[in-house]
Amino acid sequence: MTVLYKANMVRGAEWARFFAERAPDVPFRLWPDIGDPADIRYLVAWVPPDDIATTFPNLELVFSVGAGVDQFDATKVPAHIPLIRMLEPGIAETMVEYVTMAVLDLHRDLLHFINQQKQQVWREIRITPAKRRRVGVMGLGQLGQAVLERLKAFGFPLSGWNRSVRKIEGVTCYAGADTLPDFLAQSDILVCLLPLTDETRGILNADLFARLPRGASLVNVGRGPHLIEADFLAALDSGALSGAVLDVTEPEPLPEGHPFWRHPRILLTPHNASMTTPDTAVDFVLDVIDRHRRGEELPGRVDRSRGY
Ligand SMILES: NC(=O)C1=CN([C@@H]2O[C@H](COP(=O)(O)OP(=O)(O)OC[C@H]3O[C@@H](n4cnc5c(N)ncnc54)[C@H](OP(=O)(O)O)[C@@H]3O)[C@@H](O)[C@H]2O)C=CC1
Ligand SMILES: O=C(O)C(=O)CO
Repeated sequence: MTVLYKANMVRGAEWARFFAERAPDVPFRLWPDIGDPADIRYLVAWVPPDDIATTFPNLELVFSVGAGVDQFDATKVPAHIPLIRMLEPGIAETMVEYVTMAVLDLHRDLLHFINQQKQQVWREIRITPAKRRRVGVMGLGQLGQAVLERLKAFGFPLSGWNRSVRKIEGVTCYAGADTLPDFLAQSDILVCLLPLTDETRGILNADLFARLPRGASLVNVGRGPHLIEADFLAALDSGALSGAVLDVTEPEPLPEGHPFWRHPRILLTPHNASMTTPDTAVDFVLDVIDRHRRGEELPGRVDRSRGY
């Protein structure tokens, strides 16, 4: 019942330490030292090795080391092996910090002040009260809900848009594609926390930007391919969008000279909004392994037909 870890190696050493402390009976191996592949029952990976089905004949569970699973080629994971995404509090907490920072930056015109500072301009801007800045979150899963919960403290009118119906106290919830225009029409700051699927690829496009209030702003912490780059740059140029905070791009990293690097109305971070925390992730993985052994439902199990 050996666990194999194949992701960031610095954090891998921490995973190994927490496994040794909390489950000394569970052998833990760090890629590429896999030992006998027949021992491997559980694989924890960001991108798994290509030929897992043949290499690991006794594999029982595959974990994504992150919350997203679009980096996995699910066709390479045999259908009988559950694919589990990371549901652990560290990812949510770091995402909450990042989105709060991004929303407050956009709300308080930080990009504008950064540009003024570069030009040594000292000019105030009228402050908009939070109660008049409407924040809309796309995707009301693990992360979208955690973010909304924290944003309540600032007094922004909050709304959320999701595939299935959700009820969240203090948040106006919209469900389904038909409600997207109404949701967008009242989102002054739009946060994308959707998974990347066939349905959501390219969702941040010209039609969507045109439905936002003029001068709205965007936080994309979902995935780079959610955004149609040419539509986005055109929306910034026309004033349909006033600014954006982007943590994810396509490709990653961005090539030298890409227009996002120096755009005065884009704040860019290197896919660093949130990070799996080894301490709490190890507890999650051990809990799922226990449940699997007991034949129980598995939290975080990916529905392969939906793609997340
Ligand atoms: N930038 C970063 O550092 C990070 C980015 N991420 C990104 O955040 C994403 C979300 O993570 P997490 O909250 O854990 O995921 P969850 O699966 O918990 O939540 C996803 C939510 O999106 C909704 N959704 C899915 N498809 C659609 C659709 N077509 N229309 C409307 N709503 C839809 C789901 O609806 P339903 O309730 O009906 O299933 C669900 O509520 C990840 O997939 C990843 O891409 C994650 C971690 C870090
Ligand atoms: O957890 C995820 O899906 C991530 O994107 C981590 O950066």
